[in-house]
Amino acid sequence: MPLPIFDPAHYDAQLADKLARFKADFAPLGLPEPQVFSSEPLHYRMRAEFRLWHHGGRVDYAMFDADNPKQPILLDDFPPAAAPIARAMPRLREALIASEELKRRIFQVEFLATLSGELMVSLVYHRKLGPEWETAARELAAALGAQIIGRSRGQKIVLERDWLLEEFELDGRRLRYQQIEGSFTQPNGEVNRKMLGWARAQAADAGGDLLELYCGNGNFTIALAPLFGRVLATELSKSSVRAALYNIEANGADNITMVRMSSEELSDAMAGGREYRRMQGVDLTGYRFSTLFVDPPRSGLDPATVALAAGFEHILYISCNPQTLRDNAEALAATHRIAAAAAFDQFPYTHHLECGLLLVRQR
Ligand SMILES: C[S@@+](CC[C@H](N)C(=O)[O-])C[C@H]1O[C@@H](n2cnc3c(N)ncnc32)[C@H](O)[C@@H]1O
Repeated sequence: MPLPIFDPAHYDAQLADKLARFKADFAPLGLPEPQVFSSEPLHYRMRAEFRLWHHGGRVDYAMFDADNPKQPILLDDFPPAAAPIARAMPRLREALIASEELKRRIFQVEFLATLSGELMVSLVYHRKLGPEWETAARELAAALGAQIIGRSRGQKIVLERDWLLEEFELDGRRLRYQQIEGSFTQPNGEVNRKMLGWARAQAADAGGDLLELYCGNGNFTIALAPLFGRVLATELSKSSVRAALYNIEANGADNITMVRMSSEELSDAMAGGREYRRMQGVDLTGYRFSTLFVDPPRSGLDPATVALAAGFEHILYISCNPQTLRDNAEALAATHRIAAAAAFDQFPYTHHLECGLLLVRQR
């Protein structure tokens, strides 16, 4: 697939096309008119990853077109990058060119930024990193005002911390989120806030308790928790669970129980399957679940999780893949109707669209 062209002049038309496709694909399922949440046309991406291309004594940021994978496309800048990344990119390139220690055998850089203005830069090498690298990296960290991580095979050097603190306002609350290097975080910060706001609006009158699968670092969990009596949140990745526990504490959320479990295991436990040691102390029968919240990977929900979902009054489903969302909504059509829909443009200038559905059990 060729690299996208980031031209704000085409933004509205491209979003309209994606929306038309979404509506057409879901029309047979009785899709209500979706609420549409657009992105900033530039500087919307909180994560960016580039190869570094060495030539003639300098290094440049490079991307590759899958149709011509041997030919690097050198980048002066990257218009989608969030402001902290966009500001750091030219300064990092100059610092790499000026320092043999930082430049030698580096092949990749990964940026992570927050709406709160923090920045993390992971430098990835084809060589072992020693104390000289660390000294040079400390100077770089001070110059960029960033957290710097050095990586090579079997090695990870963290100068200060390997996480950022995201902070923003949502519906009158100030929310705080630890985001750990290498763990999942939503790529488009402002659109993520809009997703959280939409999810809260859909859940406002649900009452009862919430079961959440695929909760990541607690992005939705923390935002939704005050609307429910109790919340049981589950996630597979160890580092995301660590961040979620931090975030529960940092936000003073006292009604959330967090368990590291795959959706398949949780569905099995809920269906009365085998006993899980990680569920010790969690009395599943004590919950009064009104709502299931899911935000799965692109593959969507597995059959056991679809079967679990069918027993819920409300299913709030955020998806980065309309195809698997459609398959899952179709599988639930016998028990649930689509009561509300939303389109979130997390990925401008690509054909990808993030979608939200509220499914409500048919009477
Ligand atoms: C699209 S992300 C959403 C994370 C979170 N809701 C957020 O907004 O940041 C999907 C999450 O599902 C987790 N995951 C992937 N496969 C899983 C599985 N089989 N069971 C449970 N969690 C899984 C990933 O680690 C990731 O955190």
